[in-house]
Amino acid sequence: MASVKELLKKTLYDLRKDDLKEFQWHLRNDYGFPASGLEEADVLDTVDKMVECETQEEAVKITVKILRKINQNQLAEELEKKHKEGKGAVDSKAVDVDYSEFSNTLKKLFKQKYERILDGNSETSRQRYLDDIYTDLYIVKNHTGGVVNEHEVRQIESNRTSAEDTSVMCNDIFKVQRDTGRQNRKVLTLGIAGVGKTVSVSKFILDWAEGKENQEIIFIFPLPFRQLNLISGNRSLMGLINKKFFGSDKQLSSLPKEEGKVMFIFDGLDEGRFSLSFKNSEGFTDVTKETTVDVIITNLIEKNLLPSALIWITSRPAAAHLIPPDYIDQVTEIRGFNDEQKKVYFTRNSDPDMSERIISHMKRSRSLYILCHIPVFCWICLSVLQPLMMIQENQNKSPTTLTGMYIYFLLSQMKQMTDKYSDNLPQSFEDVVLKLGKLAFKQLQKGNLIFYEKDLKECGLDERDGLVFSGLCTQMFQTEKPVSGRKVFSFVHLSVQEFLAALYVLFIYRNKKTNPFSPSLTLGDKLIRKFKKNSLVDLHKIAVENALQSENGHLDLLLRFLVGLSLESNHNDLKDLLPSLKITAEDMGQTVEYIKQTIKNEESSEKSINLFHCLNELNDDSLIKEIQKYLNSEGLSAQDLSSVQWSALVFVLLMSEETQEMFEMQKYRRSDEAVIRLLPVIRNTRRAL
Ligand SMILES: Nc1ncnc2c1ncn2[C@@H]1O[C@H](COP(=O)(O)OP(=O)(O)OP(=O)(O)O)[C@@H](O)[C@H]1O
Repeated sequence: MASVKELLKKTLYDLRKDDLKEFQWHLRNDYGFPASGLEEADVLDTVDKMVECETQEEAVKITVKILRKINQNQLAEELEKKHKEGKGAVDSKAVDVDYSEFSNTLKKLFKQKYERILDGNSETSRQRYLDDIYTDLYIVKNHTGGVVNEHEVRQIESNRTSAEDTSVMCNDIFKVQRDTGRQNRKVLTLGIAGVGKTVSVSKFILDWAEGKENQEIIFIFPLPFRQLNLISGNRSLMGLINKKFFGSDKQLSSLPKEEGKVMFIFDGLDEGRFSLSFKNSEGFTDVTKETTVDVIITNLIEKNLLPSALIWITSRPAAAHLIPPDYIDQVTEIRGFNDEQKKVYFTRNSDPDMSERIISHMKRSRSLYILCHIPVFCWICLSVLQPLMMIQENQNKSPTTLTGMYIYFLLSQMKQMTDKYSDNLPQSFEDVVLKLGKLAFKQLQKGNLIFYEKDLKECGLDERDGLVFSGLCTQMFQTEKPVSGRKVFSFVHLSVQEFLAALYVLFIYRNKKTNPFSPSLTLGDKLIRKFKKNSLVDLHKIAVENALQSENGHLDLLLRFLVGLSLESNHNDLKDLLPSLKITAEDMGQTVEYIKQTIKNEESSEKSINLFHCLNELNDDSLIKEIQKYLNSEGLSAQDLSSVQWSALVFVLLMSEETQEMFEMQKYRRSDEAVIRLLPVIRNTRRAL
């Protein structure tokens, strides 16, 4: 049970500086506390003073009253509730339970479990010591929360350090915060796919289990959504914990009620396949009573169940809205690696010379270098570039576009598979890749990132194929070990799903000359198609239209890969997968023209930026050159820029190194339009002049 002093301290830490001042003012004026002891008093001094002057019971009552007076009703209620609970425990003569044996058992279990991780995320990829590969990530405190209506990769490309970010170390998230003096109890950590959420959680747990950090916590219970999905039927919280973490011979019978002693970590909210209903929550408080998993989770988050627990939820940004912001004390965001951390990552995972060569290669293509913010992308680059660069004559073959990088990644997987299994293959690599491509495309259209066996079956992959494939082509596909018989599948990274989906679209086009984007054609459409086969440029047009129509940009990267794959130099590398795919220079010329024209007509610079990336994949920089020339001309700030020029300006600036340091806003235009248009740039500039 928390002491009264402890309770008061925790409560007052939740007050802002001004509120604390007002609180002290009421102590002096309404309750006659001596002014001398409260001048310049911080939270600890204030609590000491109160308990010195009043009985503990009275100190709580006074605090509750003043909190109500200054409109801190929720804090007042929480304090009252916790104080009552504490008293209840004493009244019922509850003896202090010694949890050390269970805590040590858990630490021992986690030391083994989290000491090594699957580097690169797949079931059969290499197990590495977490401490050997772990590189610090750039994590910031971020209050914005909410839904992010932008494609994840595009987001990282425009999501660089800004002057207002306050960074935080992963192990410090639940400690008293230096800037606010508050302690977070419920934290939501956001981050795009592959940015290191699960690795951060693992590192937090390992450091705790090894006795290095956060030792005031007695129990940490990691309950990833991916595993919670698989639990059917009713469970009690205690039942769930005992089943998952302790053997049947010795069961934990209660949990510590003291503030901050138990922590639940819910990793991967975006993967949750059940709905969390906060509005209709029933106020479920009994840790031994059985109910459904979603009720347990919502009531833990709402603080009905075990209100003293610390809660850490991680999620990709698109699912953040599933938890109402009122229930979260602090949102943090993992931004991935900053430039220094990228360097550390490559050096730790190769040698200094190789790391230098890889980084200088990546820097030649700004887009790729920026994407190295994402650790899993660093890992993909490393697995592609390291073997290539070891051989002198391959140096110039190293890919410089996103599509090129993923093609090499796919080819490296194929080589690994054939080397390993040679004649023992149940079906060809090409067959499996195309079936997976179908799965990737169908699920991407529905916005699904994890799949079950029935989803595999629909695409002609039976469960065995999936597992065999995950065993063969390890880094592409991962399976979660079954907890209750059901298996879950996902691609190692969302971008891999998007790449395979693009490959499938091109495959369907080559075989059937149809466009897989529009499943329900009208009769008229069908008749037209019968007499006129789609050309490649038609396919590209439809893909562009679909991507532009998407509100959250979920088809942007697919489009980028699709046009990239259509380039002759790229599809030549995939002859086995796409034989007799004939694409002429004329076809590609038409596509380039179409994209340029669309950029010219597109009002939104955010949307146009992806189209500029498409031109980049096609090695066409004519539009950019034209606009750069224009921007370099004198007297620019006096002239009106057209829509396309604004978009190009934003693209060029986003892609330029200097922009990160300083963006000379006045050089372009001092007008409202300029501010709106250049917002993505300004947002990412450390100093907007
Ligand atoms: N801090 C890190 N140091 C070194 N490698 C890392 C780090 N974080 C992530 N990685 C690499 O990236 C891979 C993916 O990371 P992780 O599984 O944590 O991503 P995630 O954010 O949980 O993604 P998702 O949303 O897809 O679950 C890891 O398997 C590892 O190879």
